[in-house]
Amino acid sequence: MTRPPDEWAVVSGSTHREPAGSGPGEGELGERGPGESRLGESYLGEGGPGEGRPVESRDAPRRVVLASRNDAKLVELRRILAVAGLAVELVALPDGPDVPETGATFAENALIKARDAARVTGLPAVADDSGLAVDALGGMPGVLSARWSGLLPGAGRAERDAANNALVLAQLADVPEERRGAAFVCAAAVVTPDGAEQVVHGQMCGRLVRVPRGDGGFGYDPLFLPDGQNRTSAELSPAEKDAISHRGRAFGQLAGVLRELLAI
Ligand SMILES: O=c1nc[nH]c2c1ncn2[C@H]1C[C@H](O)[C@@H](COP(=O)(O)OP(=O)(O)OP(=O)(O)O)O1
Ligand SMILES: [Mg+2]
Repeated sequence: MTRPPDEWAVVSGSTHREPAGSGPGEGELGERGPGESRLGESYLGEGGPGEGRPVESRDAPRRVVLASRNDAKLVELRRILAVAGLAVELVALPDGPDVPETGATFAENALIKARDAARVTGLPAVADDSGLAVDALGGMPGVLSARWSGLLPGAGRAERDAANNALVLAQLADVPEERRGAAFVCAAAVVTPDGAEQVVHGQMCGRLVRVPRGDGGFGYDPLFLPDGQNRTSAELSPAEKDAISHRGRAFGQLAGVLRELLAI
């Protein structure tokens, strides 16, 4: 069985704080110059990065940056955190170079993205690294899910999703029903500007259909039949998907972590 371990359904991260300056050095996680590191100024009040909590009115929701360039994730995560009743405003990442996802695991990549966003904006940052682990492919595409077809980010997101889906379907063409198991996996990371970090995981098990169905969601959703469902995750309503999805589970837990770390 190539699925991720069961404990990923529950909190599997640990919080630790690193002394200031012990994190990745400037440039290590991206090639921003000193001027560009102030990109986040518009997100802040009078305080700047390194000066602690941005100045906000006492009752305003805390601003948290989502370290993602995937608008579909931003939409899902705003929904999930709102349902969790968390008083945060999830803001999009300012324009800038993408940090390379060089990690061997979803957790490593989520931390890479969140650390970079916290450094650039001076805000607490959350990141989602997620993907599809297919049993018949030995757990791949896994962390390579976004670039499985080889199409690079220059191609549009819809085009990349379609090419990834076509490739996985072709690879599984001869794989019989009983070996079409797969799981969506999500690592959700939070990194605060003062260096606190935590990662939690969520997963959704299911199997892959032979013909894509549905136009909701994104990515591999039209191929994925969650366990216990007769509709693909692209055919579920947004609320139905959130209730069972890897992202819904991971960020449902991360909401509790955020409450503690941000004291909200
Ligand atoms: O709920 C999902 N439904 C369908 N497909 C999904 C889902 N969740 C992740 N996926 C797929 C899409 C992409 O091929 C890869 C994520 O890759 P991943 O690097 O985490 O995201 P991304 O590059 O789209 O955006 P970003 O890194 O800027 O957050 O897994
Ligand atoms: Mg990515």
